[in-house]
Amino acid sequence: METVDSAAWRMLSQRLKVAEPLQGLDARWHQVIGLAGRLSPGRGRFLRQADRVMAMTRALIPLSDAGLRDCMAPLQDRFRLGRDTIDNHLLAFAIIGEVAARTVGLRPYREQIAAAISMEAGCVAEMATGEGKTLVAALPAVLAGWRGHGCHVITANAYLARRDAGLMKAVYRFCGLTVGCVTGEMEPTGRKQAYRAHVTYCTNKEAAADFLRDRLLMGSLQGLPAALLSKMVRGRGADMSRLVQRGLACAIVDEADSIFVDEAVTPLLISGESPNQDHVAAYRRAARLADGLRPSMDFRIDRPHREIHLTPAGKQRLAELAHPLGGLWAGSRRREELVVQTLAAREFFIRDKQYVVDGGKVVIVDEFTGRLMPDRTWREGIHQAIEAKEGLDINLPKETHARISFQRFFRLYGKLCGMSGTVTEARSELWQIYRLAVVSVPTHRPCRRTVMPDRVFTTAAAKWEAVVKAITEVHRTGRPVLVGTRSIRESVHLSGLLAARGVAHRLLNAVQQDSEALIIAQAGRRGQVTVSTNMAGRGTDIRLGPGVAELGGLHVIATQRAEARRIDRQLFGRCARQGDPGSAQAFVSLEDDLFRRHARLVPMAAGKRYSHHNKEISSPFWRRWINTVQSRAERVSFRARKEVLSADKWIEHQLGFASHDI
Ligand SMILES: Nc1ncnc2c1ncn2[C@@H]1O[C@H](COP(=O)(O)OP(=O)(O)OP(=O)(O)O)[C@@H](O)[C@H]1O
Repeated sequence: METVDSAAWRMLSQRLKVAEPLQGLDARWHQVIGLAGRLSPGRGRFLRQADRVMAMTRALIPLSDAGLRDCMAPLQDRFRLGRDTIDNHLLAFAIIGEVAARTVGLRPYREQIAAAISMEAGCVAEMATGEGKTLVAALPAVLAGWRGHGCHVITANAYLARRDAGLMKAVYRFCGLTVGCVTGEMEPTGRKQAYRAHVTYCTNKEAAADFLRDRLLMGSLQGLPAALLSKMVRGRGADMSRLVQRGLACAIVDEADSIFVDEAVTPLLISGESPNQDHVAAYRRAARLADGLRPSMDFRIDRPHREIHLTPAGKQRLAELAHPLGGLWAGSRRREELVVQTLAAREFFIRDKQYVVDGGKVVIVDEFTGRLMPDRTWREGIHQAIEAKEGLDINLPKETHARISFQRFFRLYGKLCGMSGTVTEARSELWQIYRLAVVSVPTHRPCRRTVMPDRVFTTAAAKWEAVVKAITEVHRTGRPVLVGTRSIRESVHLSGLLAARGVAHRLLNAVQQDSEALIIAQAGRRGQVTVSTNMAGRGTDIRLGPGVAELGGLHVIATQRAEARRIDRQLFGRCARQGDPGSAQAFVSLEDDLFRRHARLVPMAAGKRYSHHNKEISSPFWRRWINTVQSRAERVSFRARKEVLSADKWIEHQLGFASHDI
């Protein structure tokens, strides 16, 4: 194992070789090339190589464990010395596949091997949900482990990091490697130990936060020349020993679309308490001032961009209301900022949707996973504005000490690859931002999922009525039903409707996380009805109970269309896994969030016209319109992500001039 010092030097040197996103004509040219080749380097080659691996595996089956280890030893040396070739990769995959069959009872399929080869080549493998990505990640991770520079397997949440590290531990151990897992509650010594393992499972947030904390520790020594000079002149080795990471050599990203795309909009910040008590009174005062403003006349709400704009009349009125207060309220900029935050907290942040109130505190709910995130706070005063809205004690706003966007963080890795069930729609973005090509890997068995056409309703009430009816009908046949809702509030609403009809069901939302594993384990049993927020959307393996496949398998109902097609596909992917039968359908109403935020005027007017008739309007026209609105929502989010990247570059550039005390 290498010393932390040498690792720290590698980390420093990596900072110097961040791939900058291309600009101007270069960027356009790359876009054209990428799109022309469908951004996909042909899966045929990887499948043919996988066939060679399968043939080699057959020759390994008769070997004893000791014989298998003997085959491994010379290969490990080649990887350690950096002399590995493509033939070595193929043989290594054959050996690791055999190890997996012996240790965890899973013999990789040809398609899993093809995905692993493509990832070793630096691509993102698109494998349908349930095709066994946990095992696939371990194959290139072993190769990276043998190289000895560390490998981070990035998972969507801490539960999956722990689960996957535990599942694959025996494979790594047989291959002579150690495995670590970093989770939120760990102390620096535990983290350091986990990062020193050959392969480390962690979430993107933990990896990026540890990187930022290390960067803060390094203080002024962030440039390689400065660090080397300082080491020679002052011997700053002691500081370096407190770093927890040992460089960003290789990352294998599971659920790549979620991590590279959905989460990329939120920059990661390291912050500390700000000492200014005046803030608390200011947020309360801003809430009172906001009460005096009239919607439309004094402020406009831009829902697609989640922005509040004060009108000239609103600014004037606010100035009049604030006039007697003096102090910070005398300055127009700060005054308007605080009131706009308060209004945004009221309009866009809804209790039991974006947050819950737990033990007198505002706790954020992750929109993509539906999980509670007690350690996170919204910034720019939004968290305090929500606390004021809820009448809770106001916590002091934090001061930002360091910041990085996930887009920039992942581009720091020496080698990056990933996998996902739903990444086709994000192909072009992955190419533009990360230079990652997507390879679509076929399913091992033919997919037997029936996706039925969306059912469209004028009002939310009509939609819920139809959802309950559909659940009851499928439930009567004995098939299990999984219903996905967008928020805790909706899940509770549907649960109430089902209870009123006497339909027994289980409820899975962020409020009762403890029983999650149990509820999911039972969701595929005969006659089971499970109502869930997005928590059931990713990484959950719902196995069918006895006799369920004969009835038609799991039926999934989505109660809204998400703001990206990928997220809908993730939920539908809970059924018909690994060749099982299953079906899925979405129920949509014109009053859904997606349309309120992203529909243009004409269809909304049509929605209004219909809205007093509680009825179903399913037709090809409305289905096409839904797709158009969803595409628009995807474009808005993509623009937001590009803005985060530019903001990040701007900050990096500006701080470059004063980088001594970041
Ligand atoms: N080679 C294999 N042979 C037999 N079973 C396998 C194999 N690979 C994976 N499985 C099984 O397939 C199921 C799904 O695996 P896993 O959860 O890794 O899939 P996934 O692709 O990550 O799913 P998701 O996209 O939902 O996260 C698990 O029960 C796993 O044990």
